[in-house]
Amino acid sequence: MNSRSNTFYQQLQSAWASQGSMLCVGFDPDPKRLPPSLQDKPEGIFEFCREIADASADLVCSFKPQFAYFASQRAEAQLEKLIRHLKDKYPHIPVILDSKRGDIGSTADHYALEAFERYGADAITVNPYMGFDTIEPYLKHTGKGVIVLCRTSNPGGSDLQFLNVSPSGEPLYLHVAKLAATQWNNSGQIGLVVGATFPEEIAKVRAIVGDMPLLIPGIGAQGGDIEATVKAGAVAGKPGTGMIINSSRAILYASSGVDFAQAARAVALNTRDALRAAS
Ligand SMILES: O=c1ccn([C@@H]2O[C@H](COP(=O)(O)O)[C@@H](O)[C@H]2O)c(=O)[nH]1
Repeated sequence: MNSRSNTFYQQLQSAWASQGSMLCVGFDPDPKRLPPSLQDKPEGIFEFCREIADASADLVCSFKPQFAYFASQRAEAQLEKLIRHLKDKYPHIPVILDSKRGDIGSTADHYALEAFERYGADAITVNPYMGFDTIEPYLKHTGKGVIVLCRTSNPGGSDLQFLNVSPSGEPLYLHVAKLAATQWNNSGQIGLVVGATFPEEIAKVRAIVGDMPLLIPGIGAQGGDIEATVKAGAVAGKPGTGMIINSSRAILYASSGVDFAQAARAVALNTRDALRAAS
């Protein structure tokens, strides 16, 4: 049975409808690119992200902190504080922790606890390379979203994801999409990552997975085409849903001056409107 009530999936449905947006603002706080006034502050990373979140919260369906940017700076406490701030102030906006975990089940149990209990995220990104038993531990956290890498936005993604894995010549990424749709999603918790840099592949994945949520990075700094992305990922008969379209650096670093949050808002607003116009 596919039970999706009061879940990440349902939070997303509400956010798509109430916010009228498929934009996800990603938090990739690079210390070298923070405004000078925040670079040496003890909680500069938190303050930078919080100000941009507060300036853009009415424009998004989701927020996506990228774990590595916090961990590399020994800023896990600031990540915890940021997610707590987001959940307290914007409980209607789901938070996706982008950490692309993937390990044997006993270790995955702990990655799941870290994401959902320590950080309080609503969803996590995971790597399917080690198979379903490494994804299952996250699914035990009822209602949490588990977003599986399928067709990533980077050029090297083709090295493995385009390999033919069946006599009919099916590439690996479509095999992952089929497994996700037919075997892994009994609880309605699964979503897929598909890059905006490859709209043709987004359309092929959408044809397999129905209305499954797609997390789509690659617009903005990576140059993905917004209109082609939105057309390719559309869910039949449901415009404005089905996609969580992420932009990080183009929004975060719109200005390095004191106006950084307002400049981030301006780019987020343009991006939200471009996504709407393409729907
Ligand atoms: O295929 C993927 C999967 C994840 N990402 C992540 O999304 C953001 C993209 O940042 P931009 O600055 O908007 O390019 C980043 O956190 C990546 O780790 C991805 O780009 N591609």
